[in-house]
Amino acid sequence: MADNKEDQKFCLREVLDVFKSCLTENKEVVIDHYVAGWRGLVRFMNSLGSVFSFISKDAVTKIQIMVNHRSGENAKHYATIQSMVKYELENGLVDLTKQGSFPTSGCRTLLRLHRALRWLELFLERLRTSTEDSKTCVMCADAYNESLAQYHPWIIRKAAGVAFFALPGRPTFFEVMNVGPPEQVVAMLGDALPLISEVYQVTEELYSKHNLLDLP
Ligand SMILES: CCCCCCCC/C=C\CCCCCCCC(=O)N[C@@H](COP(=O)(O)O)[C@H](O)/C=C/CCCCCCCCCCCCC
Repeated sequence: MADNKEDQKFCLREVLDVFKSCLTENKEVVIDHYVAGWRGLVRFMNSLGSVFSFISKDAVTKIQIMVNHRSGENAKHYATIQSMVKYELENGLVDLTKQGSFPTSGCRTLLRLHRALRWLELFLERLRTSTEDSKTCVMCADAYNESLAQYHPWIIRKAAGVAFFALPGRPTFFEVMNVGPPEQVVAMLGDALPLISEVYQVTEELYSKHNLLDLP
């Protein structure tokens, strides 16, 4: 039988493990793994219902842009975030101050996913420390307001807020993660979070060093 990823049962541990494998020994971030991590998360989000499809569409578009870079004629320059930044900056392939010739630059596209990774980190930390009666929609909204929201216009913030209300409660959410009983979910999040944070920090420092944190 064909190996169809869409038919496989989602397991959050496997997805977070992909993020854990993003960093090389030299602390470079491997784009293939980074993108694979996002793909897994989008699959999880899709399983939560069609109210999230406007979010997953945008994430898929950005994932696809990175996949295209990785399969184009300059693929080797897109092996890690570090090599991508060097290549695009040295060759003037990034719109630095206003949108123009390079709407699909790797630097710009990855920055959007990078900001979303901060949301993920904050959300997972809230889930990890939550109690049985904590509300996923509140945790998600708080994490969003502390991170991604500042980059989104009013209309997107409103739509995101509506979508968060459709999140299932904590018990169902933990079930869909398919990791095991709540104690195991908490332990797994405790293992995964420091590595996700490290990927975020390494990227943040790299973008900051090159003044890329506000790319239009
Ligand atoms: C147990 C925890 C598992 C959590 C699983 C979460 C799964 C999340 C999967 C994907 C997250 C979405 C990533 C969204 C990337 C957004 C990038 C972005 O900011 N795009 C905007 C700017 O792009 P440009 O216009 O500059 O090209 C774009 O305008 C955004 C449009 C869509 C709305 C984005 C709302 C983001 C909300 C993030 C929370 C997701 C909640 C999912 C809940 C499970």
